[in-house]
This record gives sequence, C-alpha cells and structure tokens, in this order.
Amino acid sequence: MTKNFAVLSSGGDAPGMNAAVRAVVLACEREGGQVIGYRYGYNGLLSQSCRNLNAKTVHNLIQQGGTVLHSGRCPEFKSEQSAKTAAANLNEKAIDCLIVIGGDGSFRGAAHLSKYWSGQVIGLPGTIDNDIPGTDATIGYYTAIETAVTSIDKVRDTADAFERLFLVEVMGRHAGFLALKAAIASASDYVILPELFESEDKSLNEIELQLHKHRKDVEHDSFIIVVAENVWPGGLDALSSSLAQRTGSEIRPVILGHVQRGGSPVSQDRILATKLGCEAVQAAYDGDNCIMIGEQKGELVRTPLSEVCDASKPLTASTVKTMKLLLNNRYA
Ligand SMILES: Nc1ncnc2c1ncn2[C@@H]1O[C@H](COP(=O)(O)OP(=O)(O)O)[C@@H](O)[C@H]1O
Ligand SMILES: O=P(O)(O)OC[C@H]1O[C@](O)(COP(=O)(O)O)[C@@H](O)[C@@H]1O
Repeated sequence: MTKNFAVLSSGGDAPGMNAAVRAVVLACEREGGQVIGYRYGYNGLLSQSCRNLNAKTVHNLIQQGGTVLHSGRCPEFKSEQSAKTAAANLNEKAIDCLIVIGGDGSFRGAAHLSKYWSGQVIGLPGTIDNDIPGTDATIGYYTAIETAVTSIDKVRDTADAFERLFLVEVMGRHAGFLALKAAIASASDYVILPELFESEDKSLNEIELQLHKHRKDVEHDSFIIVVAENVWPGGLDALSSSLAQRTGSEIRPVILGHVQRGGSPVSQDRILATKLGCEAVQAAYDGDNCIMIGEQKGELVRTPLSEVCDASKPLTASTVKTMKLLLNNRYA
C-alpha cells in the first residue's frame, strides 16, 4: 500500500536540507506515494500551511542553500493543545508519515507529537552544529566547516599583514564540533571549546604560554584563536580585553555568525542528505516509527528518537588528540 508523506524543516536551517527534501520526494514518488511540505517548521503544521511537492518542484534544488520549505522555531509547539492541533491537521491531509528535518529540539517536537498522533514520525538530522548522537555527521555540518575555514583563511591574510592576534567566533550553540574542525583545517593556533573549557584563568595561562613560545619560534607574529560561541563569559569582547591586558597585543575580534549557515551545500552534505532522505522513506515502509536516520561508519542507522533527543555527543577523541598536538598544547 502506498503512503502519504509530509516533510518539514525546523530549527536552524542547514545547507543540504533541500537535498533531503528532494530525496524524500523522489523516493516517495518511486513508491507511488504523495508528499506535502509544511512551511516554517512546526508553525506551518499548526496553521496547515503546506504545498504539494513532486519531481517538478524539487528539480534544480539539490545545490540550493537554505530550505525551500523555510524553517522556524515554534515555542508553542511544546503544548498538548498544539500537538493535538498538528495531529488533526495531519489526519485531515491523510498523512501516514511525517519526516522532520532538524536538530534535537525539532526531534523533541516530533516525539511530543507522536504521543497524540498515530502516524509515523521520522527524523533526519539537519544542523550545522553536528550535536546529534546516532550519526557521525549532520546535514549541513560539512558545508559549515568549509565556510568557517574559508573565512578564517581570509582573516589570516590580514592577521599576517599586521602581525595581529585575532579571535574568531564560530557557531555551534553548546557544541564544539564546528570550532574544532574549523580550527584544525585553518591551521589556527588555539581553540576554545565548550567540551574542554575549565576556567578563564586556565585558558588565559595556556594561551599566554602558547603565544609567548609561538612568537619566539615563528617568524610571523600573527596568532589566530578560534572561539566556540557561548563558552567565554562575556563573549569575545571580554576575552579580547583580558588577553590585551595580559599580552599587550593588539587584538581584533571577528564573529562569523550566520554566514556559516548559508551557501550551496558541499557534495558530502548533498550525498548524506540524499542517502538519509531515501532511507527515511524506506523506514516508513518498513513500519518504523519515532526514529532518526543517521549514518555511522558508512552505514545507515535507525535510532529511536528517545535516544537522540537528550543525549550528548562527545567530540571525536582522535580529532581532539590532533588538535592538542598542533594547537592548544603545541609548545607544552
Ligand atoms: N520539548 C519540546 N516539545 C515540543 N516541541 C519542541 C520541544 N523542543 C523544541 N521543540 C520544537 O522544535 C523547534 C526547534 O527547536 P530548536 O531547539 O530551536 O532547534 P533545533 O531543532 O535545530 O535544535 C522549536 O522551536 C519547537 O517548535
Ligand atoms: O538563528 P538563531 O535563532 O539566531 O540561532 C543561532 C543558533 O542556531 C545555530 O546556527 C544552529 O542551531 P540549531 O540547528 O540547533 O537550531 C547555532 O549554531 C546557533 O547557536
């Protein structure tokens, strides 16, 4: 029996969300089913704002950044009444399976909905933060790394010209995946991560030591510190003035911000999104419910939403080891 699908993107948009929508639509059509797309995340589900999706509407979409369905945060979706409204709207459209592309918050929303709706809910991890367990990478993460690295490369040009110390803030909410990878790939000199942060004093002492030895060792005096957002109390301004006091250096802070969420997805994100989108449709036909599709060590994996919503995901130990050798503890 064919199934009717609905798909939405929720929370922070991520490059590759469109590729996931395309894959869901094409895989669904292949099985003879129909797909609608809800706009603005759970907001569209509550207001029944949706459109039909088919091979024609997803043509020429795989390379586009952002999300053609738009995204949104919808705080009222946490209520019982909202979930009941959403369930009624899905039933009105005769939907069998809702596919939610988003982060852990969006998956909490999907799990909440499933308490009041008898249809299937399936999550696809879409966030630049990569903070979702059950998958090695999330859709959008690879592109965001590239964007951050390209930006830091540009910062380096001017940092070298003036022999200045730069602080570059990278997104990630409360996770350091993006900052860690961006720092290594851009050959930055130090990185501040939520997972490793102990205290301001400890970090300042370490930076001071690294900077001092770096200045003795390297001909050029520029120094780039990547700072994951939401770690340093008072943010980049506070860190900048503490460092200026301690080191006497001229410091320039740069916040990369939402530029990291934009742009055409790199091929790794397109491929990941396409694989996960196809697998979501397969999982629906297998009768799965309340799961997230991920990829681990090259294999597609189905994990219960209850196991991904509130669990934390550790940084990869080998990447941290490399970082310590060449960045934070280079001169230790
Ligand atoms: N506990 C919850 N119950 C129901 N819905 C939730 C819950 N947490 C988050 N959501 C929904 O998911 C949306 C996206 O969550 P958010 O944390 O902002 O982004 P992300 O999904 O990227 O982590 C929220 O705006 C809300 O609509
Ligand atoms: O766009 P907003 O609402 O300012 O949110 C910023 C946050 O969204 C993100 O870009 C993506 O986070 P989510 O995918 O969890 O929504 C975070 O890195 C950042 O902290």
